[in-house]
Amino acid sequence: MSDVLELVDVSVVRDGRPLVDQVTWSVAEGERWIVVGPNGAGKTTLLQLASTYLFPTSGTVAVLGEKLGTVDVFELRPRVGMASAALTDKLPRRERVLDIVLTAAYGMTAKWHERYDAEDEQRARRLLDQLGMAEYVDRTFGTLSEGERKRVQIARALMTDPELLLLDEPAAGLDLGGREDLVRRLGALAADAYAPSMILVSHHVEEIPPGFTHILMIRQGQVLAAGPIAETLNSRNLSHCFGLPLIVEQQYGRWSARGLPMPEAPEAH
Ligand SMILES: Nc1ncnc2c1ncn2[C@@H]1O[C@H](COP(=O)(O)OP(=O)(O)OP(=O)(O)O)[C@@H](O)[C@H]1O
Repeated sequence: MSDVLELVDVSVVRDGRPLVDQVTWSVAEGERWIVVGPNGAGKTTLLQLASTYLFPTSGTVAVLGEKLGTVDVFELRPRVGMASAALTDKLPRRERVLDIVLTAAYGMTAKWHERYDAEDEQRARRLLDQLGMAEYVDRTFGTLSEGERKRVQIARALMTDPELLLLDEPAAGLDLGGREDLVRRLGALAADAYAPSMILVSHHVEEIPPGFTHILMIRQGQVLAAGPIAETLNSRNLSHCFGLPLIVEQQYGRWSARGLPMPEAPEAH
């Protein structure tokens, strides 16, 4: 299996401070990674490197076998799908849902626009259907709920048939039902052998979709642990990552974590 992402000794330094600190990390084709860590740990910075929108201060980053700095990123970018709150905010509220997804393809195939029109539309409709949004194709993006918008953005990210899919906190801001619905759909995507390699950033182990294979834990820009979820995600590592005692459990293919109860205060006499 070839690597879709390879970071070797990568640091990103701003104002003399490392946001990502000597990170070495490989994602092989077909793997589904979750990246967890507390606020400000450097998760989004890692995704920015993987999406070619950020270059490292030192070390090397190779995306889909191409080393950043030696390749035209505009050729590489359509091969990487990305969904994040920042990107969702940039999508026009008045645009039809179907067009929000379709326009992702036009960026790539504008030259063949007429020839691919019908095929593109079919693909956009199929992806929206896969994300449970078939009935919303004619709605305007601005009228959708937060959860519906996230699902449309994932369909849009898949439109270019990327080899690597990056999801930055896709469940943030969703209620319990919305989160569970999204986790189920991402689980179905993870199980699809034709789906791209994936990296999903989250703060919560509850958001790990079934079928995800690997986890990277990051704290203060440094990797604390990385590897297959079953071997790497445990109370010890997660407590270290978030800086407080946590108990991690797995049930029905899903993960959960909770803090240890506070020690009882001694009774007053
Ligand atoms: N351009 C910048 N200049 C200086 N500091 C930055 C810059 N961009 C990000 N940071 C800082 O880098 C650190 C890592 O940020 P990053 O967004 O990667 O963390 P994160 O793990 O995604 O956090 P969160 O979970 O809160 O989204 C943070 O402390 C942030 O304030």
